[in-house]
Amino acid sequence: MTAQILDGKATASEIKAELTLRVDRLREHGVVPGLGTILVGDDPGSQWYVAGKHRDCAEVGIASIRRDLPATISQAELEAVVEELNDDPSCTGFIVQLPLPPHIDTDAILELVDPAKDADGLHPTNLGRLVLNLSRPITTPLPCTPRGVIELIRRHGIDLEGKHVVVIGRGVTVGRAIGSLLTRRDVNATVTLTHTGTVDLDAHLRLADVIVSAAGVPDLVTADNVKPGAVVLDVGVSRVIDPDTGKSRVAGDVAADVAEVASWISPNPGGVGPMTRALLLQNVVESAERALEVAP
Ligand SMILES: Nc1nc(=O)c2c([nH]1)NC[C@@H]1CN(c3ccc(C(=O)N[C@@H](CCC(=O)O)C(=O)O)cc3)C=[N+]21
Repeated sequence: MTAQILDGKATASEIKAELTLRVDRLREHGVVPGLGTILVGDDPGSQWYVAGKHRDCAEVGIASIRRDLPATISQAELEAVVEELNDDPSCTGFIVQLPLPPHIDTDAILELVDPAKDADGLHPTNLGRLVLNLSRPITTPLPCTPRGVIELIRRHGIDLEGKHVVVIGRGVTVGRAIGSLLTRRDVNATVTLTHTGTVDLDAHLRLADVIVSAAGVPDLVTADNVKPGAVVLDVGVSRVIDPDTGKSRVAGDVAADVAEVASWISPNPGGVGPMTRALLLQNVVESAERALEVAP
């Protein structure tokens, strides 16, 4: 068996084409969605990610509001910039690019973001509402990577109903949030959340119909610990220096030999990453649509 590919690039393009039409409709109502980004310092990786998000915005017609700030900015000055975007009507969603410098209280900054403008979908209020919302329609921003994982699976015609999903990694952006989405009544999957404290990880993985690996450990998932026919998603964001090119590249959690036993596999890069970026745009568009619904 050679696994079929969960093509994140093509699926993200589909989503961006849909969003372009939704942005056009918003513009017809005089509303231009705007993504704000707050970038502190000059880390090249963060600059690259933020530039990519603004390229994505231009592709679908979302306006860009950039706040590139010095690494020496004080807590109070940064809080003032967050409040400025909270109050800026041209900004319908924004992110504070992580990580922030060590002298900044990150939690305090993230909690200051208006939950209605939380384009990451990771604000405590929005995560709390997600935990409490088992089956009602969702009216709050959703965490981009967990939603991207589910959209990628669904748009390839795979049904998650009753499937056993084993998640590796308990980080906020994926592991701690994805179970709340997968166990909603309209998804109805069963979830096991594994992590560095899990005893005999392989025994859990071998039971999985679907594996979502967000551990950041290169080649953690191999053909030996995957049930034949499983669906495997690689969300690992580790990077290594490629010995041949000397350049930094993604080193995914999933080893190449898994393609021989899995039924579907998401490549990395080219799988969940582009989906994360597309769902960020979707949060911005949905926030603008919700604001319009309540607008007089
Ligand atoms: N407030 C905040 N929100 C974020 O969403 C956020 C953040 N801070 N800080 C940094 C991480 C990183 N992140 C990625 C998104 C897409 C790709 C992505 O599209 N990667 C490409 C590969 C890119 C490459 O080749 O290096 C892919 O997977 O195909 C990667 C990483 C979002 N982040």
